[in-house]
Amino acid sequence: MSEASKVPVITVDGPSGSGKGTISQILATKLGYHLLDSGALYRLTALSVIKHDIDVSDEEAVAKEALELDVVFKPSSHGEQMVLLDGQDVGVQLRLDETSAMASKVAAIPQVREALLTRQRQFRQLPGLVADGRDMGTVVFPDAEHKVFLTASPEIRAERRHKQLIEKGVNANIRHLLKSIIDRDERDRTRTVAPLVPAEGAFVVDSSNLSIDEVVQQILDFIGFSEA
Ligand SMILES: Nc1ncnc2c1ncn2[C@@H]1O[C@H](COP(=O)(O)OP(=O)(O)OP(=O)(O)O)[C@@H](O)[C@H]1O
Ligand SMILES: Nc1ccn([C@H]2C[C@H](O)[C@@H](COP(=O)(O)O)O2)c(=O)n1
Repeated sequence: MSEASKVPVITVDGPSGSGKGTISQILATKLGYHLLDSGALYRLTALSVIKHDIDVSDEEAVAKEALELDVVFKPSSHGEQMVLLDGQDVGVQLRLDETSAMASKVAAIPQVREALLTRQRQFRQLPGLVADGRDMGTVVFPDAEHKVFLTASPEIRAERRHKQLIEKGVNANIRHLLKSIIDRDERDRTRTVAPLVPAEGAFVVDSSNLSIDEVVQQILDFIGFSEA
């Protein structure tokens, strides 16, 4: 057994807006584990491609951007995670619809997924890791101790995303968001490399009618964690 494989990992996969990021953050805090937001790495690659005006059909050039990402994750003075790309805070840009659409395209390129693999596995450090994404349980950490697949209806996810963007002061149209969620789901599910599917044995949670606390509790029960 390698040193890395002794580090416990909980994978949380699922479609966009199902609550993976929110739930993973709470789980990581409760368990005292590290957190990997793998979607951020695809979004950062997308931003880098847009920023450097790279043609997304040039797969080698896109993979090079992924490999050479100059990124720093650090806590802000408000306790939230700040993301710096080439030294610039890109927290708001990361969530723009243009970035989401490009992220879905770059994520379908096999060389990009390969380029981000090592970077993702480097997050596996003691005392443990909560890894959030699409292929955490199937490809990146297939030996994870516990695997969760979180989902919710596209309509509920569009509503949640709309609320989230409005709260951040970003103008958003709910019908456009719903269409882009449906399109992205289709691309993520049907791509040939690492498609979005529940890992074998994953605990599937549909959060459409569950509060954040209820989802967290279901997962804590599944992994057998009880708060003192
Ligand atoms: N069970 C829930 N009930 C109500 N709102 C929720 C629930 N889960 C998440 N949310 C809200 O939905 C929004 C989207 O959640 P979040 O960003 O965690 O999703 P995600 O799956 O990580 O999305 P993405 O894959 O695009 O990063 C957030 O505003 C979050 O607070
Ligand atoms: N492990 C991952 C993580 C993300 N993606 C894709 C899916 C989305 O199209 C895009 C952005 O992800 P999000 O921030 O919305 O979770 O990246 C992936 O293919 N694999």
